[in-house]
Amino acid sequence: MIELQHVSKAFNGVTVIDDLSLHIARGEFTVILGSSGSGKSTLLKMMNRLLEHDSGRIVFAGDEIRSFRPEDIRRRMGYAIQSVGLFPHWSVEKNIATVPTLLHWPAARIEARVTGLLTLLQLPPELYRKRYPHQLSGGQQQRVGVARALAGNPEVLLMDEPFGALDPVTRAALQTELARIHKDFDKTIVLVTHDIDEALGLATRIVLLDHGRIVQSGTPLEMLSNPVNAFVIDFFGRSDVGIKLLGLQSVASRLRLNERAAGEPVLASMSLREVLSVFVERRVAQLPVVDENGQALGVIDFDDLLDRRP
Ligand SMILES: Nc1ncnc2c1ncn2[C@@H]1O[C@H](COP(=O)(O)OP(=O)(O)OP(=O)(O)O)[C@@H](O)[C@H]1O
Repeated sequence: MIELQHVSKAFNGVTVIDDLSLHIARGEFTVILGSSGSGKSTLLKMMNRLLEHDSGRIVFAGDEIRSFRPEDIRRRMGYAIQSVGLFPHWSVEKNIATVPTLLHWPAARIEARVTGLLTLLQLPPELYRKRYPHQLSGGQQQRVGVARALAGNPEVLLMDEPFGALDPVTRAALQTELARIHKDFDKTIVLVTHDIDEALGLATRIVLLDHGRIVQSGTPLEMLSNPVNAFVIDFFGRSDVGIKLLGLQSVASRLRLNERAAGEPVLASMSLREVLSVFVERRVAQLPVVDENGQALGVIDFDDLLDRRP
């Protein structure tokens, strides 16, 4: 879907992206991780030509990105950023409608699209469509920013710290919504963050940058279980890597079928990290496991947390 071939970029003679090659496949949720100044935002902005690359090639859907007209890029790639960038004198409705309006959609289609997106992002349309950005909380503004990025039904969603500066509860809720949008609408998403847990929770693939180069790229599990060097180990945190690994696996993966245990059941969809907490809190060795409908499935045993299966 997006292919970067030997791409470099310098500002004032200082190289920020250094001979970087990367293939982003259709439908993938790629998270670009790295410390401050490693080049994450620059990399993202070159993908939609907010910044021009100095050398190398960036190919989108078969063509070099420079050959696209700006309005075509805006239609095909949604862009959401931490500072949201909503137009302050425009209503929520008009903000979300930015790209559909540029594309000359009929008014009825735009109205239906705004209603659909507000509903998707859990902002009741009748309450929010006529409001102005200053009448929204920070989290609501970020939701509107995500809605605006999605409005033109882009093939790709580029997001630069879209949930930064939010409280943990709102952040978790928006992450859940984004994961749902990725799954339900089969979007290709590229998200920049420096939040390791956000990356591990959302990514199908993580790209770890340092000084404008890719140090390692792989699934969250690969990054944690097969780090290529000490930088990767340190970046993900030496001390709690085991806990993070448990966070990537579900109770369902360790289920003992056809066994039964007493007590309050846990959900099969829970992560092993969450169930570890339940084990410690309740001081038990086994917990009954149920599905989303409360149907008994089996048990999970404390010892099974040490299972070496990935
Ligand atoms: N327009 C610009 N002019 C000059 N230097 C720039 C410009 N934009 C970015 N840089 C520099 O390029 C480097 C990479 O910046 P970039 O914003 O891509 O990093 P980042 O990994 O996204 O950082 P952060 O996590 O702090 O947002 C930094 O050293 C930054 O100062």
